[in-house]
Amino acid sequence: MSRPRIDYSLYYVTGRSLLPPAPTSYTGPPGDWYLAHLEQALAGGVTVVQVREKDVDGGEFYEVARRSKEVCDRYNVPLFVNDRLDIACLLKCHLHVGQSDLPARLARQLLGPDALLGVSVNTVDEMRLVLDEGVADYVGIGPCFGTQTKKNLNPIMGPRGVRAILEVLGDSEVKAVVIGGITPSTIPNVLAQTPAPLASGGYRHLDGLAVVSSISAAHDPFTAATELRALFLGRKMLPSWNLNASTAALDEQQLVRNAVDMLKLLREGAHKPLVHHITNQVVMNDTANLTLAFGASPIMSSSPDEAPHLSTLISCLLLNLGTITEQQIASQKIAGEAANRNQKPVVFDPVGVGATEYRKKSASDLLNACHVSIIKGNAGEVGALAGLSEVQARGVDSVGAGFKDPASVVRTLAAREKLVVAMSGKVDYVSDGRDVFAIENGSEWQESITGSGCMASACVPCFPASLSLSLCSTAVALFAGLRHESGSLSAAVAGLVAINVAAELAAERADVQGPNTFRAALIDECFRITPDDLARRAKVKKL
Ligand SMILES: Cc1ncc(COP(=O)(O)OP(=O)(O)O)c(N)n1
Ligand SMILES: Cc1ncsc1CCOP(=O)(O)O
Repeated sequence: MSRPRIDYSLYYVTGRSLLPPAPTSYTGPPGDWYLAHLEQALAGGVTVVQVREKDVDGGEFYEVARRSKEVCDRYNVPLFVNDRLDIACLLKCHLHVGQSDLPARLARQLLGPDALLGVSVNTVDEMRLVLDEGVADYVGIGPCFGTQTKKNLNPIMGPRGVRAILEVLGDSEVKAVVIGGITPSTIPNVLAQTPAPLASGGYRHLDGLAVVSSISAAHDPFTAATELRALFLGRKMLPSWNLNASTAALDEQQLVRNAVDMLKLLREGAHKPLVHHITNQVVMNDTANLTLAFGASPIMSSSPDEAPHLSTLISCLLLNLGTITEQQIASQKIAGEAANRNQKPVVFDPVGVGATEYRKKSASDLLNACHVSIIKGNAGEVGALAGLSEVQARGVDSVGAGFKDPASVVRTLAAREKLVVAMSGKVDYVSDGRDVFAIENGSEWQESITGSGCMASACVPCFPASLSLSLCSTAVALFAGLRHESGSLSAAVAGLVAINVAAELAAERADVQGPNTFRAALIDECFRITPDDLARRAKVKKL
């Protein structure tokens, strides 16, 4: 194959209709403003250009592509044309085709040996077909998000849909760019969520970002291109998961020490970390009290209007699907996006996610809208998110004996989602995608009250919340050098150990006569539990 190897990192698909008016400083012919704008984008760092003209006839398309190629040639940047094989052949440039255009295998027959061919894909089946045919050099995967730029848009895939396609692509030579709604504010989420785990180890990443409006509608295309490319090259992901950094593995003693030290910080009470709960009506009062009992401070708000402001104030966001409504999921998405923007950890409890299609879709929409740091669920919920049917759910409860190999379930889901998974049950399992820890604390009484899983989830953000104290307290030493997901792992283990040890202490009390007295005693014990109690009783094992 004599085709060139090109840099796909910033792939600009032109959109002449979106151009802003030429500034007064532009003195060239009005018809050439598009070319001047393109040139600035190239100078800013665009690495590939595709001329996409939807409403013009062949003559005009040819002329725009010809003149665009002259500009691209000056920057040594390859030019593709969209759809039009004839124009690609005439100009000796490259071609991009969609699923409803001339089939790629036919286009390949007429394109010369030096021309690159790109194909759009929206589903894993389309991706498989592209691989089987073996004629494409890259795929344009999208639409990732909603966009005003394209009519007849295929279903929106979200970063997780893009990841499913990258999983099929695996370590093939075919390159991949993502398209649809790619902007500086969506890029961190895309980069955090799309890498797909490979069977051979490691991850399959995107090779580039494809944009239309982020450059074509920009008044300053130079700066727009510079920023987009820097975001991609810097692989500036959300802090909760940086695949390229290496963390020293934490052992169980260290995790218990972290839990003890975090509880000390909460007990010192110099700060009351603020946790924003968007949660269900059944447990709201209990989880607010429990947060207070640990020394953190809850704010219970489902308002989409205050979520962005709240995200600047909080230490952590807790999202719970328990009594989800359309309005609440919209608030959760807004709050999650804002938390990501402000680099605040998000803990997600996908209550009853396996119960209905509606909950499944809500969870998937939410996970596409924001990157969460920790998912905490029961076996039924974790199984539903992992796409497994081994453990069934009845409503919000998990039924049956649990997974045969719970450790590999949580490890695989954590590695795929690139976050920490905490699965509660008689034994709790927590994984960061590499290591798995079992927590063998707890009391049977926990099963007798409603919302005990939600209460466990509410403990977790009390502990990452204490991470935000690190700049002004003894936690500096504790957390210096720890990456965020080590923080998430520590926090998930600490939160679950704390609630389970508090449950053991409550169960031992003589005044506990039944579920209701247990519930009250549990909140009391969350208030009374000491770092020493944790240190003495914690049963954490690395598997
Ligand atoms: C890089 C890249 N990816 C996807 C597309 C979409 O192509 P298509 O599905 O053919 O839709 P139209 O662009 O023709 O509307 C693309 N153009 N570029
Ligand atoms: C051409 C195309 N194909 C899928 S989405 C899309 C448009 C992307 O435009 P924008 O970058 O403005 O969202």
